[in-house]
Amino acid sequence: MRTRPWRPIRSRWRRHRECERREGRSVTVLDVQGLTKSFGGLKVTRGVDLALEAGERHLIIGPNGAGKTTLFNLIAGDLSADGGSIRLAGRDLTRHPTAVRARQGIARTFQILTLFGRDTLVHNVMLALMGRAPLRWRPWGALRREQDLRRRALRQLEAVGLADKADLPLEQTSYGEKRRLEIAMALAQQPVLLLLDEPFAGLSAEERATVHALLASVSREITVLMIEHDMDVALALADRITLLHYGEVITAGTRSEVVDDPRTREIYLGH
Ligand SMILES: Nc1ncnc2c1ncn2[C@@H]1O[C@H](COP(=O)(O)OP(=O)(O)OP(=O)(O)O)[C@@H](O)[C@H]1O
Repeated sequence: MRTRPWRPIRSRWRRHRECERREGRSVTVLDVQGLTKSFGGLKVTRGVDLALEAGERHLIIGPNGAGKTTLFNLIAGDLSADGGSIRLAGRDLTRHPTAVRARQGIARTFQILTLFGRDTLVHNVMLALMGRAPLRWRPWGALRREQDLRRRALRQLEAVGLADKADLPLEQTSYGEKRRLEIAMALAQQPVLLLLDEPFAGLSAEERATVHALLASVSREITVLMIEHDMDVALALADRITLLHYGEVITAGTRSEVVDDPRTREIYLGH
């Protein structure tokens, strides 16, 4: 397996997408086909197909244990698939590790917060930026490079309404602020595809509204795949929805197609 494949997708991808758009064609960003995964004898992902078009907001729903997080782990590369394929902007990433997929444009936030508690907000974002373009030891350029990183990190914090807290240690911020920071860190990587795992979990009504506004403002340059149980907030963001149950896609389509499907009511909405 090649561990350092190709140049990142982003620039080539953006040019290609512009071309297709001009010609009125839709462009598939994420193309998952026949994906399978088992843990021992338990089949958790059973031949999942999923296609996301450029700029789409796609919501994954399903009861507990349906295989939603496993599907995210397979797409991000935290788990390797037993079968099937995962293509990002036409490029096959199925057998590549997480770091390569991240370089190619897949960013994710986690259900459990994954930040550095003693560090400041701005440093956390700088680390995310460095993950994209590691700092090399060049004494003459290091300071300028650090200042540039800080400037870019501050811009990200401003975009999520946290600029005034930039130099506070993370442990002095609220849960909702940490969630916004996590989103800022994922956005700092300028992803092609952003995976959001339950971005509203554990938030108060007020924090939910803030995160909702933030996600609604994410550029359509970025395609978003989201797992969320809170249907009130998630439905307002989603263009299309996929319902998973026991690792299988039960139905997929536009918001109304899936919500009105009797199987969704029976399996998920419970009425
Ligand atoms: N590493 C693992 N080893 C064994 N079984 C696992 C592993 N990860 C997940 N599972 C099992 O796979 C099934 C699907 O889990 P998954 O977390 O993907 O579901 P989910 O739809 O995200 O659920 P929830 O909504 O509760 O987060 C569950 O039965 C879970 O116990």
